[in-house]
Amino acid sequence: MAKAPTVILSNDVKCPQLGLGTWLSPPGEVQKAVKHAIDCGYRYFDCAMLYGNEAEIGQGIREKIADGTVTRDELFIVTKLWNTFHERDQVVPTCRQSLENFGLDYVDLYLIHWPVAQKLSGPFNINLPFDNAACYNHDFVDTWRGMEECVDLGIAKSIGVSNFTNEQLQRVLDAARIKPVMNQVEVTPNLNQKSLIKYCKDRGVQVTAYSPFGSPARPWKKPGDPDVSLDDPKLMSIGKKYGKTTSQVILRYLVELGAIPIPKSQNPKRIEMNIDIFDFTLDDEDMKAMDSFNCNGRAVHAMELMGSNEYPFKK
Ligand SMILES: NC(=O)C1=CN([C@@H]2O[C@H](COP(=O)(O)OP(=O)(O)OC[C@H]3O[C@@H](n4cnc5c(N)ncnc54)[C@H](OP(=O)(O)O)[C@@H]3O)[C@@H](O)[C@H]2O)C=CC1
Ligand SMILES: O=C1CO[C@H](CO)[C@@H](O)[C@@H]1O
Repeated sequence: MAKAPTVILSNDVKCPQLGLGTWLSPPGEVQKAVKHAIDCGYRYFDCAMLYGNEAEIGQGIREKIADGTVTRDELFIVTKLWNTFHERDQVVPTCRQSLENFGLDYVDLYLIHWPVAQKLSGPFNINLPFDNAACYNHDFVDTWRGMEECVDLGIAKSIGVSNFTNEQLQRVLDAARIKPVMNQVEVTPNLNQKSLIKYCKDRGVQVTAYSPFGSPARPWKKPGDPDVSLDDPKLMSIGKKYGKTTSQVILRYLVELGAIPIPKSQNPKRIEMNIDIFDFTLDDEDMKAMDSFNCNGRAVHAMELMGSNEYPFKK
């Protein structure tokens, strides 16, 4: 299977146009998923300290480097700084901890996971990350100084943000010595983020589209949520026209919007299917049909962060 094409980020670094998500990819499965994905042409891996699986992902990556399938410089490994490590002097040690988990010397991109800082009031529980943690006021520009130190030290090739509004991103851009190259946000047909993508693009910031299928396995899913439906008749008829599945149509739509989708899968067939989207384009009529799904239907709310002044999804 062919590799995803690349885009050039504002710091001249090449970034693949599709990656593998790894949240909820469990121990015992994620290593196989990563290795299979590398065999299928994936080069971008989206990770986070929060997901609790960096060690196993790193093992899969190192095995594929050792067997000669890929070299380290062909890969684009992304991980994220969790909310409880926003103090400037915590950033470099936390990045180093992720590297130790992976067994790697550097990450290609290090992201501030949320614009909200939290303080632990008890032990950190990776499975219930918002437990024992309270939001507090902390300027993420201070956190950004620590992110810049990661680049200075060569432990992160590029730095960026996740779940930042345009205004929050602008505050970082205005203060930055080293500019953010990425904002990772939810982008789906139900939440197509056209204005955020344009705002970022105009400022040289690439958008990564998380939860491209609306995160169907999210633990907080409730009946009545505005879910993305892979069985939607409109989607199915577009898929039929191109000989593609509805999931492939969605991923292609996100690429056409200018975003980099990072679908999570631990299923070999779906891992293969999700990267097989670079041999077709959606015409104007189908792009319009895809646009018609947009309904501000967000899947990831992080309600636990609502009390913060920096909560990004205020109405
Ligand atoms: N920065 C942030 O705050 C966030 C980042 N993320 C990142 O984005 C990634 C993707 O988002 P995520 O929330 O996991 O959800 P996705 O929208 O990627 O959906 C993943 C789910 O869809 C299933 N699936 C995958 N491919 C297909 C397919 N072709 N057809 C049908 N079902 C499919 C998967 O099951 P199966 O594995 O069985 O195939 C899994 O249950 C995360 O894994 C994480 O890396 C996500 C949320 C927040
Ligand atoms: O990446 C993510 C996955 O899930 C978390 C919740 O447990 C989110 O907060 C986070 O943004």
